[in-house]
Amino acid sequence: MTAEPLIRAEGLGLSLPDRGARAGRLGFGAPPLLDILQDIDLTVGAGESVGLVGESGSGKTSLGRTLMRLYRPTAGRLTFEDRDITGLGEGALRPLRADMQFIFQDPQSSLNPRARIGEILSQPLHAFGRAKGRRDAWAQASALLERVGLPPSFAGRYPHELSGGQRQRVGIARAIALKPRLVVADEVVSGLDVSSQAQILALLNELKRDLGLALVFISHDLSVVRVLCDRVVVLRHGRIVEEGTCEGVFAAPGDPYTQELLAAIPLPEVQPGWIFDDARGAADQVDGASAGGSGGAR
Ligand SMILES: Nc1ncnc2c1ncn2[C@@H]1O[C@H](COP(=O)(O)OP(=O)(O)OP(=O)(O)O)[C@@H](O)[C@H]1O
Repeated sequence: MTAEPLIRAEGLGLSLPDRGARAGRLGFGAPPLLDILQDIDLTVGAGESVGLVGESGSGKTSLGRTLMRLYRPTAGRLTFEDRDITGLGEGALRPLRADMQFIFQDPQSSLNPRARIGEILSQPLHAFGRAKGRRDAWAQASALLERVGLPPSFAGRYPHELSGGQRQRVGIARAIALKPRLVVADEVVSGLDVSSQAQILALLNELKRDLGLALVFISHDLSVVRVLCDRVVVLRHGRIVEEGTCEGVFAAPGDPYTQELLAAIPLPEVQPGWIFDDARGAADQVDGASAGGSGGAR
């Protein structure tokens, strides 16, 4: 890693109450704790993209949420730009929240169905004092829509009026509204068809490059990580079993578990070349948007 460290986890651990034990418990007392993450050492540099991979239940989402301090670590240390944020309370974290954004797998459930897209995008701008009134927020929302390859007129629409790929673009627009330094994207292309997947990956790649974002990209799909990320971190049972550049790990996986994961990759549906497409141009063609741009999905 050559970039300035943006977020750094050292010996990070997370234990959470066992949900199953809590549900089935008859007696009193606290439910037993489960070790979800253990001994995580991970640094993500400014502008760097790191893929978190591993099978279901390996701890990818928990690690993403802990890096964003949506969970408080129960062991180790977490620093953001050299500031220790391990134990900060919500009040102290609030100014940092603008710098760290999460993109969810399912934009359908993360976008308020009763709000117009313009209102959804205006909300964080108002909450963080980044808009001079409603008109300015709406103008910024329209610009954000264009930035992610959607027509500004979509500001007046409701989430259910958009396709899955278009909703995910709105999720991305909301995540970049506050010009964050770090974005954690959790399985953001999982529910999409292959051409929408390729376009969303191309858009993320373009935003990463243009905005200098650090990206933590969570995916169970190694072929997707391979096209988007600089580095890959392999999780198993809440521990890192392998880490390295995508090039190095994919060419010569050192850990037997990584070898197994790689052997299980189907023939790639997302081609590495797709990432170099003009993301907005590609959006015009498949999402039915008409925001301008001249590229095309292959
Ligand atoms: N809030 C919670 N309370 C208790 N246990 C949890 C909680 N969240 C996750 N877990 C457990 O932690 C482990 C890791 O879950 P996590 O969702 O982080 O894995 P994942 O790799 O993201 O899985 P998937 O790919 O299925 O989303 C699982 O065993 C899960 O049941």
